Amino acid sequence: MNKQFSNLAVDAPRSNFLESVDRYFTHALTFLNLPDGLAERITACNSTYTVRFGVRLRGRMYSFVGWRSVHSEHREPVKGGIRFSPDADAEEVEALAALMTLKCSLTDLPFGGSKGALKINPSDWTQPELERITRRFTQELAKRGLIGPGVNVPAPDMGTGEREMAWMMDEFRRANPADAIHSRACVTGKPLSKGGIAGRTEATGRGVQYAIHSYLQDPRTPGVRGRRDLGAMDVVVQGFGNVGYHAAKFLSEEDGAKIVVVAERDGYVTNPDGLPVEALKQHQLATGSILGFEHATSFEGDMRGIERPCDILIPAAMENAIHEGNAERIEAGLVVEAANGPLSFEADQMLARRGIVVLPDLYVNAGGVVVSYFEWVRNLTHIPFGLMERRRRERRNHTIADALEQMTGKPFPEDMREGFLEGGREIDLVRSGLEDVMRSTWARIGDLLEARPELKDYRTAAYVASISEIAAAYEAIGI
Ligand SMILES: NC(=O)c1ccc[n+]([C@@H]2O[C@H](COP(=O)([O-])OP(=O)(O)OC[C@H]3O[C@@H](n4cnc5c(N)ncnc54)[C@H](O)[C@@H]3O)[C@@H](O)[C@H]2O)c1
Repeated sequence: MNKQFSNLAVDAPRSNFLESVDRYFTHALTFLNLPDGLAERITACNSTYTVRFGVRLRGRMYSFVGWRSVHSEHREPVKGGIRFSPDADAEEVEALAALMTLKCSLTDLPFGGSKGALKINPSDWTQPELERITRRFTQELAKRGLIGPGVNVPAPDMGTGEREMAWMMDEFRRANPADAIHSRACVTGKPLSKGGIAGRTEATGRGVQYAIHSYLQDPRTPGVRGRRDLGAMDVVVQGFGNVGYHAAKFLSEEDGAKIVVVAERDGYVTNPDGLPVEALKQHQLATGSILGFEHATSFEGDMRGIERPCDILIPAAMENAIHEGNAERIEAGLVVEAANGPLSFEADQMLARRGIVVLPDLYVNAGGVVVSYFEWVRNLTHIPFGLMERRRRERRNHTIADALEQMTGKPFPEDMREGFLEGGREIDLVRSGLEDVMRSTWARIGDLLEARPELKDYRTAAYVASISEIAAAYEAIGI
């Protein structure tokens, strides 16, 4: 059995994550003039289910506990990831579900918010064992109507990925043979061969990159200590899993940013000239840790990697990474919340007092749910996204080829015409769709802050924009 690791930073107080989200909510509500009772209706979590089940493994019965919380059903289905973590609890799941409601509303996706967790350390179990546990968990969720294409649609989160989503989808399908045509839409983040969509795995990291681009390219923002050239910036990343790895990869390989520190739960690695991100990932996959990487200095057991001076700090691991105990020691110009809830309410205020700009989680990490939405739509419509775009490009490119023929008076070579027709692949559409949502959502936050400077920061502006939409939806249906 593998060594047991907790997700919590060593010196972090035990999560006051739900309290922080409540306080952000309450703060934002002071800028909104909502009718009596509506604010409480929006803030409160609608329901949280605890599921307990046993699975016979290794010759004995093991008991597991998990949660699925539904924060708001003002739009259905509700949507949100499922995490596998030894530190999970009901409060954490409720806070994450509330953030999902806000995130979907902010990005104008037709979903309410939900979230789930199973209290488990995945590395304690073999793959076949994990599969049995995940399938049993899915049965428990299905029995209570907590999974289904039109009611509640999970996705990957910390400790889960496309493998777990494939198991969940398969289990749901078996239980619902009469609705097999729609059942692939019961979860998103599936492998491509099981109805997944190209670009979902890296979507959240890609969204983090687009969020940073949107911020730096907006002349209304202060940039990072007045600078806007990502190619000249030092970046520190905490958490080298799905989100942290992809964000680091795109920022370094495509934008030329230097990833100077990567921090993990067993310590951190640093290289002032920039870490080769892909090589570091291969090292982590091969050895189970980022430590000991040959192109870096390793600091084993040291959780202060995020305190190293940098231009941009990207916490991409877990909630409460920056708290009252370490906020004064953060030396970044911009903090980009790739994880959910990485700053406690107090830490957020402490950074604001020191002039450190924060891009909030409900905007920064929305890329995952945006691309999940594309996947869900495609599973329900059964139309491959590339198809129509390919037809459009074919028509356009035939027209260009015909025009060239006319201009030159020579036939356009058939093999070149074929090459010309390549493209329109799903990944291009997913990426441009995601970029469009991230940019338009940024414009929405920036416009609101410009119109209402009393909101002061991007988080409050994002909360106010989001809550206004939810309030309008509740008022339309009557609470
Ligand atoms: N996966 C998604 O699509 C998605 C979407 C939106 C938000 N998020 C959020 O992003 C965060 C990371 O999710 P993920 O999917 O990348 O998870 P993951 O499990 O793939 O990676 C998390 C990484 O963080 C590391 N970690 C855990 N505790 C740590 C600690 N105390 N210090 C440093 N590193 C630590 C883990 O070892 C792991 O490598 C979570 O807050 C999650 O809710 C994920």
